[in-house]
Amino acid sequence: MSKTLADLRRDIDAIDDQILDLLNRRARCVIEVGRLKTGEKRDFHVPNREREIYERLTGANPGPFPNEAVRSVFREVISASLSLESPMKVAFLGPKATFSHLATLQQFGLSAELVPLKSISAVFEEVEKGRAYYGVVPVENSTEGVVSHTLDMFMDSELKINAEILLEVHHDLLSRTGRVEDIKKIYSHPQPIAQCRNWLEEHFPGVPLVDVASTAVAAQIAGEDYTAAAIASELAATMYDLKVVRKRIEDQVNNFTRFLVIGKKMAERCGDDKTSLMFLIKDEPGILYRMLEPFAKRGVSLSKIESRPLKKKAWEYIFFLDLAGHVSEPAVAEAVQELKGYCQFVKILGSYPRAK
Ligand SMILES: O=C(O)C(=O)C[C@]1(C(=O)O)C=C[C@@H](O)C=C1
Repeated sequence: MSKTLADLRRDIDAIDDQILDLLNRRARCVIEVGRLKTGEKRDFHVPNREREIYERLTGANPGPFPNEAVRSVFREVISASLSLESPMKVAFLGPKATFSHLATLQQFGLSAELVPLKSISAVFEEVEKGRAYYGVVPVENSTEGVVSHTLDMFMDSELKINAEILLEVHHDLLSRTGRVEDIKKIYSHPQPIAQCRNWLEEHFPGVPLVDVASTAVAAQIAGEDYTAAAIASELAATMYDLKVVRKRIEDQVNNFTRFLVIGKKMAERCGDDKTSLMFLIKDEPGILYRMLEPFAKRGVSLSKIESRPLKKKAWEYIFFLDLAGHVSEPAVAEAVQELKGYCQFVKILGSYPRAK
């Protein structure tokens, strides 16, 4: 005889009791881990360990519980665990409901105390002064390029990169009524407007597009005026009580923004790491060519190279380099050592697990 609804609910209650019991057993282990780490002065947030947990569980999951849900559930389990080890304050480039907020939630979950700040330099300062444990700042977008202000901040800061976050960016059109015919103006930050231009021309020809400071400001305006629509994130719809007129209106699929988690220490090696460094080369002929040699001859692959003007001296440039590997690996350490011979200075910004 098949089970009744009441039978099934009794089964679910019994399973939930077991899950709760297991969560508390896990939490007691985590509190012990926190004590060990405090004694050994180790970092509480260990991105490579978190990645290992997600990969192990999603790789072994027989279903039908979907892998994406496994990730979300464990995101919150680990977030709560981290807060049990130490109250976790994380500063990010605000305001709330922007993509930096989404990226911070993706990395730290709902149990961390998230603090929106007005500028990238304010996020650096909050972490430097110890008022926040970590900070989250954007560093590049796959269609718009590098966030130069973030790179510039590393010139005078001793903070290290502890992790990177890759966020797939989707833009939604939001308004109070959710009705296309009410929309007389569309607000957003210039970047999302640029990224949705073709869609807007096709669906809202002639409707004025208004630049504002952030997608959150746009959402706030749309919340106050039913004839205004905002291009913003799904999170903004929830936070500003807006309806989704149309989801995912971006012209370009595969639009990612990369964020950095900054803190006082870099991450331990996980075997699939990246290292970011900055350097100032000596003014000699052929130096640009030679500075890449230490990496090429040891088979260390470079994923990015950027140059920024050195503000203190005209026509001198600082280089930012991302490479595959952890600075504790001999090939990387030797290449960096050799690079120092061609440079006025070299600074390791951090080694951290490569985001997937
Ligand atoms: O393994 C650790 O180092 C922990 O602190 C435990 C734990 C977890 O909940 O599993 C919590 C936070 C870390 O970022 C990684 C993992």
